[in-house]
Amino acid sequence: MIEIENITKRYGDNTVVDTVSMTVEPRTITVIVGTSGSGKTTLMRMINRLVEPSDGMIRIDGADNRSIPGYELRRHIGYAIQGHGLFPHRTVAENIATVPTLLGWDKKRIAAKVEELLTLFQLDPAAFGPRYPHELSGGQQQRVGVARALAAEPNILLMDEPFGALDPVIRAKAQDDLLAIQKHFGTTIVLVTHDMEEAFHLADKIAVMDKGRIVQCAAPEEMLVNPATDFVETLIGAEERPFRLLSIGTAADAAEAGEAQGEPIAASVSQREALSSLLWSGREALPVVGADGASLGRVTLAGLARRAARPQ
Ligand SMILES: Nc1ncnc2c1ncn2[C@@H]1O[C@H](COP(=O)(O)OP(=O)(O)OP(=O)(O)O)[C@@H](O)[C@H]1O
Repeated sequence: MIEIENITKRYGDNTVVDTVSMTVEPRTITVIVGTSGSGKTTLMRMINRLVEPSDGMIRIDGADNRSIPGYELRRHIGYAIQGHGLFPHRTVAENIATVPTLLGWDKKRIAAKVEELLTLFQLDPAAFGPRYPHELSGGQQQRVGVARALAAEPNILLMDEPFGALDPVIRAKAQDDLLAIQKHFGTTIVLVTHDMEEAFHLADKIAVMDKGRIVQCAAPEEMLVNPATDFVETLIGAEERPFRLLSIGTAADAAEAGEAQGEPIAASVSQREALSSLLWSGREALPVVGADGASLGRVTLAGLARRAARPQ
């Protein structure tokens, strides 16, 4: 758990993070959004003390983060940034092994971890482990960057625009990989993004920052229904609200009993994607199938329309 209490950062007369308080529950994803320069990165970097606060306190699993040496903190908190920050003269395997090596893990354990992570990120360890970063595509480098951040099995992972440089298709894949990995390891994630669609797709909670302050921190549904300020309403895009509601839930959640004809929809896709398939197929209903191909019923236009409507 991360408890942020009245944290403030000033540069001279400029207060860039202003008495922010927020709790990040274990095993959840909190996404920080807001205008450029609102203090998102500064707030996040105070968690692992890459930036020292001017005031306030941050507790990590109950311990004041100032009681832990900075280098120690950064070894135990994963950190992934846009452009991934890989070491160019180290192989992929050596990059991923960076923190475990610093922590003195034995060679066998490190090799097993590198192999596990590369496999998890769908990069063949034999083919990719010995390569150098410049021999990888941007999307592959980005996956290695996240793998490196996860190598020492951190409870906490901080991510600053990790998918910012990726094209939309690879980006969607990277987001789904992250959700799967977060479930697998139970990691607590704080992620900064400019992309509201990404925020709604990933977040258990969204924190909206404006001029150094958190103006609302809430579950995505709650924020859609009750935006705290006009700024929050503008940021989430009022005209997108029904679609954002649908992008939070999966087709499996919206499945109803009954049969339907047509190309089946995968249970794991968002209801927004299910709606798109329904509209494009021109049908009132389509079958839903699980990963094993078993039928889970059907999704209907009428059912999705009810889900997209303002909750009562
Ligand atoms: N080392 C520094 N010295 C002085 N001012 C700084 C420093 N680092 C950040 N700032 C200022 O603090 C403010 C907040 O910066 P920060 O990077 O946290 O914003 P952000 O919300 O992450 O922005 P963006 O979305 O553009 O990345 C900005 O006005 C920035 O210029």
